[in-house]
Amino acid sequence: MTKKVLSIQSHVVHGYVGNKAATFPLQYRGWDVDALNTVQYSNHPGYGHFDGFRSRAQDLREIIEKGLLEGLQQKYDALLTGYLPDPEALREIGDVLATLCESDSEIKWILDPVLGDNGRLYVSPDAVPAYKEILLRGTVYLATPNQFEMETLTGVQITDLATLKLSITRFHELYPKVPNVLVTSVMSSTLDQDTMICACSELSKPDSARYFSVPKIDVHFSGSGDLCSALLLDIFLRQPSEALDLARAANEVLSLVDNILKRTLQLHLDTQQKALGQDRPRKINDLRLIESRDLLDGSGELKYTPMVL
Ligand SMILES: Nc1ncnc2c1ncn2[C@@H]1O[C@H](COP(=O)(O)OP(=O)(O)O)[C@@H](O)[C@H]1O
Ligand SMILES: Cc1ncc(COP(=O)(O)O)c(C=O)c1O
Repeated sequence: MTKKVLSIQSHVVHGYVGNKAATFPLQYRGWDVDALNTVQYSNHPGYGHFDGFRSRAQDLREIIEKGLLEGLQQKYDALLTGYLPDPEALREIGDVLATLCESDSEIKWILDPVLGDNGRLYVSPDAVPAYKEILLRGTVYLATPNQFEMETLTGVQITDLATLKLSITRFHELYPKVPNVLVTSVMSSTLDQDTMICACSELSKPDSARYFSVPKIDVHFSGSGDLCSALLLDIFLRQPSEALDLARAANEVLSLVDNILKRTLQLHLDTQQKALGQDRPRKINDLRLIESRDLLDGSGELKYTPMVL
């Protein structure tokens, strides 16, 4: 049976963030994806200019409740939520999805609590309590905060491996109904400047936290977080329920993302830079997902050695 996911994220007409970063990889790997768009922008804001609009909370709610659930009687194996900039929409959608998960415990909700990055919020501060309430309700299966989001949700400033470990302990204490967490792209002046740390932990297995040191590519990519959560959904939920291993899934995802980022950089250098004689880029606006499709076949490669602290 083809598995079905409802993915609620941003849509960009041009480029690959949000649902545009998640849908193709999930479809390519065999998922039937229903994509609901929280915004529709020409491109992501990292370009410096964009046009478009946010979806209204009421419309999003009606599409899910009346259209998909009541009207079409859709059944989902998984839910994936990302950028939801309107706190009212976040609360409304949070409530609808939590109620859905409460009515069917088989549904796995993967939540990326998109709040900000690099020490600053890029959504309304009201989104913070809204995410905390969602995490407390007990319907999220896996959360994928980045460093700033983990700090915001736990109140622990992450400056080194010890405080990263503390933030994971605090996360499990504060949100004891969230079984799994993956923290992405931790960086600090006290850590090795050439790597990003990612960490994962399963609540039910004390001491299951594993830390991965991912070599940093000296370029900023947009959409890598969205790609990461989509691939984790596929790879983690594919594991047999009696042998779940989040660390293995995280390792496979980070390895695959690394391959795609490297392909993206290479293609960028081959085309833009050589043709235009530009310097090495500081940022690459769009992942080359289509040109990376062969990588998405997925060999189960595990590049990183998990660390235990
Ligand atoms: N410049 C980079 N170099 C190497 N890996 C990267 C880079 N940017 C992102 N990644 C990989 O993608 C993952 C998700 O990235 P990130 O964009 O930081 O997440 P988020 O969007 O949630 O902030 C990181 O944990 C890392 O594995
Ligand atoms: C509207 C929107 N959605 C999603 C993303 C992707 O975020 P990330 O690069 O953290 O994966 C961005 C990033 O620019 C964005 O502007």
